[in-house]
Formats: sequence, C-alpha cells, structure tokens
Amino acid sequence: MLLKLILQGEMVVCAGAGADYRHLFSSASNFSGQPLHQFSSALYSIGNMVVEVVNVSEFQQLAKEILPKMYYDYFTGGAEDEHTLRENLEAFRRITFRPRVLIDVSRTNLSTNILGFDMSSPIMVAPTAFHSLAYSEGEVATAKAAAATNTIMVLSYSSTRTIEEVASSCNGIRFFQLYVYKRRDVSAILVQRAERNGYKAIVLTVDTPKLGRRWRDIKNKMVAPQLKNFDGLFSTEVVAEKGSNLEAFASQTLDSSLNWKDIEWLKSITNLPILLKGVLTAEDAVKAVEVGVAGVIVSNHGARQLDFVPATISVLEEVVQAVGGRIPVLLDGGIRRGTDVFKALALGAQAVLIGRPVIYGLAAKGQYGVTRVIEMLRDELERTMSLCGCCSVKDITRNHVRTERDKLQSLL
Ligand SMILES: Cc1cc2nc3c(=O)[nH]c(=O)nc-3n(C[C@H](O)[C@H](O)[C@H](O)COP(=O)(O)O)c2cc1C
Ligand SMILES: CCCCCCC(=O)C(=O)O
Repeated sequence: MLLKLILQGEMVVCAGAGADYRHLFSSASNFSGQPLHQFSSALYSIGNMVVEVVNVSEFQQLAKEILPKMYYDYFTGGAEDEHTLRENLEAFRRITFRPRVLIDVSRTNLSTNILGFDMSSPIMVAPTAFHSLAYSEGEVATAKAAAATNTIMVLSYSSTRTIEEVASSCNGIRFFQLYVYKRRDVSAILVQRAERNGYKAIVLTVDTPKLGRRWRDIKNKMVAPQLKNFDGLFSTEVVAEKGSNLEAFASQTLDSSLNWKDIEWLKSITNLPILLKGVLTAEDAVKAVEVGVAGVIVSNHGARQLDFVPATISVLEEVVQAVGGRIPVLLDGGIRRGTDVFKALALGAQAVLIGRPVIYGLAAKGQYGVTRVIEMLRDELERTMSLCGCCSVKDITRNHVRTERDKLQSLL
C-alpha cells in the first residue's frame, strides 16, 4: 500500500518499506485519524502525519469523527436488525468478474445518458434528507459538486435548502424526489415549484408508506431540522414525547393511502417524466411499465425501510427482465466502489445512485468532499472497465460478471 503524506505542506510519497499504517485503515473501530479542515484537499492526521483519503470508506471514517453521534447514526443507520444494510454491501462482494483480455483499452469513455440527459458517468446522486446536518451549506454544496462533475443530482423532498436555493446555486441537471403527504396540496405545490425551477424529472419514492423502524434514531431521540421548503405551507415542527422525532413527523405527514391509481393524479399535476424509486419485484416493475412511468429505481431505501428485503443488486436482474428494455432501470444501495458500479451495469442497470457516500464526503469536506467521492468512484469504474476489457459503458455485458446464481446453475 502506498500512502501519500503531506508534511508541512510538502508532498512526500511513502512506500510500504517505511512505517506501515495499514492497520489504521482496516476497520471503523481502529481508525484514529483526525480530519483537517484547514486543507482544501481530503486530508487527515495520524499523529504528526497528514494522510490523503483514498476511498469512500475512509470518507466514512472522517464523517464519523466529525459528526455528532445523533447525526452520524441517522445518516449511516438502517432499519431494525440492519440485516439488509449489511447485505446491500455483502451481495456485491459475492459477485466476481469474468474479465476479457487483449482488448485495446487505451481510450475509455464513461459518459452515458438518462432520459436524454447526458452525464459524465453512470453515477448519480441519490436523494438524501437533511444535508445541512452534515455541512452548513447543505444541498447547495452537494449540487455544486454534482454540477462540477457533470452528474445528475436528485434533490430530496426533505432537503434543508429550498428547491429555489438549490436551483439558483449553479447550472446542472437535477431531478426532484417526492413524498406524497396527507396534505396533497402541499406535495402538488412542491412538484410545481420543482418544475418551474428547471428540475427535469420527478422521482416518486414508493417504499415509504410509513417510516421504517430505526433503533438508532429511537435511542438518540433523533430531531429532524425545520424544512424551509414548507415555510408558509405547514409546520414541520413535531415534538415527540419519546423515541424518534423524525418517526413522529413521518407518521403525521406521510400519506399511507398512496397507491397505483395515484400515478394518474401525479401525471395530472406535472408534465415532467416520473420515475418510481423503491421497486424490488418483477410484479411491480411490470405494473410500473403499465402505468406509464419513465423509469424505475431498484432501491430498498438504503436498507432503512423494511429489514430483510434482499440486497438491491440481487433483485436487479429480476426487474430488468420484467421491464424488458421498455424503460430505464436504475439501482441504488450499497455502492461503495467502482467495481460495484460495474457489476450493476453488467446486470442491466442503466445507471446507479449513491446515497451515504455523498453524505460522508459532504460531512468530511463539504463541496470538495462530494466532488472527490464522485471522482473516486468514477476513476475506480474506469479502471475496472479497462481491466475487464471495456472501452465504454455499452461494452459492459452480463458475461463480464458471475453471480451466486450462476455458480449454482453451473453445478446442475
Ligand atoms: C440519511 C439518508 C436519508 C435519505 N433520505 C431519503 C429521502 O429523503 N428520500 C428518498 O427517496 N430516499 C432517501 N434515502 C434513500 C436514498 O435515496 C438511497 O435509496 C440510499 O441511500 C441508497 O443506499 P446507499 O446509502 O447505500 O447508497 C435516504 C438515505 C439516507 C442514508
Ligand atoms: C416525512 C418523511 C421523512 C423522511 C426522512 C428522509 C428519509 O427518507 C430517510 O430515509 O431518512
């Protein structure tokens, strides 16, 4: 392992022959670095040394050092036993590559497009709530990083900066994620504001008729921030006597009667294309095509809703086959490496979205941290493509990966 060290402003490259700091990177429990805010690059200190962050997992360690426990737990946690949370990561590790050799990969091109919108790579920013809890500039910093990397950002309905603030902060392609509230008029107003402010699609989250049970938030008595988007529309202030304030807020506001017929209602209030986020079965994928949405996102909400649903990567093929190329299929959940992105594309996703990695970058280093997270994943994807013999994302095929199911089938 090669560590890049910056001592008193000078870059020194320290090879493995010197001191070995590998143990400091291997797990959350033994990380002992301190983030350094005075540097514009992603650095942290170990003793009197300054070390550069080289992957998403190290950004996560930095975020853990920086954030108050209540917020780190909110961002990182999952539902109930967090079985699916672990599975979202583990399922990627069970998929191996079938690389092809002797292919000219001297030029690679990662660019792609979704619903006609060009992107520098098939990596998008997933909607995640409350960015100002991670970094003061909140979603504006995230939007600037997404725009700088030519990446599509999906702004959360529960953003801490308004639809208008994000829209006016920089140019960039943005989608708007929607929760449908019991107060349908409020949801309709936000959809119309998104449309007026140049957002290009509505991402309707369909896996949250009620909020999943998140024990970390219950124990920490998680308090959700006030949301400026709703100023003048209704109060987002809720005081729960015990447990998670967020859960109390969600149970007061979310419309759990939302159903397939409501897609017509949504279509009647917007001209934007609609994507459904939270589809995990072939049956629902077929229905999504039938009701005429523009795309589906295979997602289990980062394992924060129903525990013991499968890892998203393990149901991707089922959904892709059911959709049969009629609309784009995207995936999120557990993407931490460029190799994960490649695996999702090989199994039929047109693009992936990243949730927590963005928050970790944001907490650690603001806009720069988010930019680095996106760039690191993009670089890792590019190298994976080269090493698998693929020059463009279109060259990535099902034959480039081997799943658990493939292994079982080969035994029959
Ligand atoms: C802290 C946090 C907040 C989230 N907020 C939202 C949200 O407001 N709307 C939504 O549709 N999904 C939300 N999600 C789910 C993400 O959009 C996405 O599905 C998930 O984070 C992907 O998994 P990953 O974090 O492993 O990349 C949230 C996820 C996290 C971790
Ligand atoms: C009214 C719903 C609040 C949802 C909070 C954001 C979210 O989706 C999450 O996973 O957390």
